[in-house]
Amino acid sequence: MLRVEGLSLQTGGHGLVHDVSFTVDSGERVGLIGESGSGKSLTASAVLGLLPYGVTATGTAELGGRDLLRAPERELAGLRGREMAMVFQEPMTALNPSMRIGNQVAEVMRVHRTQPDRRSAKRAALDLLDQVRLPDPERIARAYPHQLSGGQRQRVVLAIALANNPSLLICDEPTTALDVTVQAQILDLILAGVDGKALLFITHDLAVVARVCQRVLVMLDGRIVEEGPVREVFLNPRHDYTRKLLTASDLEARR
Ligand SMILES: Nc1ncnc2c1ncn2[C@@H]1O[C@H](COP(=O)(O)OP(=O)(O)OP(=O)(O)O)[C@@H](O)[C@H]1O
Repeated sequence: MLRVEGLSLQTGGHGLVHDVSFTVDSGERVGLIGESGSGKSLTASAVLGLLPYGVTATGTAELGGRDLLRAPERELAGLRGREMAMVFQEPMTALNPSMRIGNQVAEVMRVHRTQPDRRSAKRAALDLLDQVRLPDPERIARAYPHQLSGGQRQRVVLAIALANNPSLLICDEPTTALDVTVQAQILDLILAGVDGKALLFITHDLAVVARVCQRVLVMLDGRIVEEGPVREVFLNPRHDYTRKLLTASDLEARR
């Protein structure tokens, strides 16, 4: 379980995120919404131990009881890719441009020693590429990232994220750069892949939250201003800002 309590982030005496608390249980899918600059990505970075230089954290962030804010980088690096994995908006930044896809998927299992040897890691990589519905996994495994479409690259990133069966998956706008039909396919794959794990899903798209998440957190100016079950919050928003977000989205029209 992910537990964040009283998390504040600051840079140069200036507060960016203020006293944020939430939990994501195993098997729970939680959305984090709010306008650009409200602190969503920084909150996720704090959890992953990937805060930008100069940004410091106070409070608590724990995964399965392990302290994520004070752990040494060596320990965090061991957790990232194994216990917690992430999918960001732009798959190209997550992939190594000069390494074949199959080797990249196999490497994440070899680094964390979740496969006994090179050959079984290679076989597991092909299975994963198949699981994220990439056609002809053997051909894809031999390809380099630039030889794939954006949607295919994001499938590869998802395969890498799921490779070590992490207990927490963090997605930050994972489908924003993709066209609508591909978006729907990737969301279905995330839903299938995250079964039983904790999911923190950052997006500005309320329709995506309605489709993917059970619970939603609404962030404004570095604070969580509203939270609850998606249906409750979307049908009966209590905070003005949530109401505004709902009016600005076309979700109303789809209800
Ligand atoms: N490296 C940094 N140094 C200083 N301030 C930063 C840094 N990164 C982000 N910020 C500031 O922190 C605030 C929150 O940024 P964050 O990226 O978390 O927003 P966000 O809600 O994820 O926005 P978006 O939806 O556009 O990704 C913003 O005001 C941003 O300018």
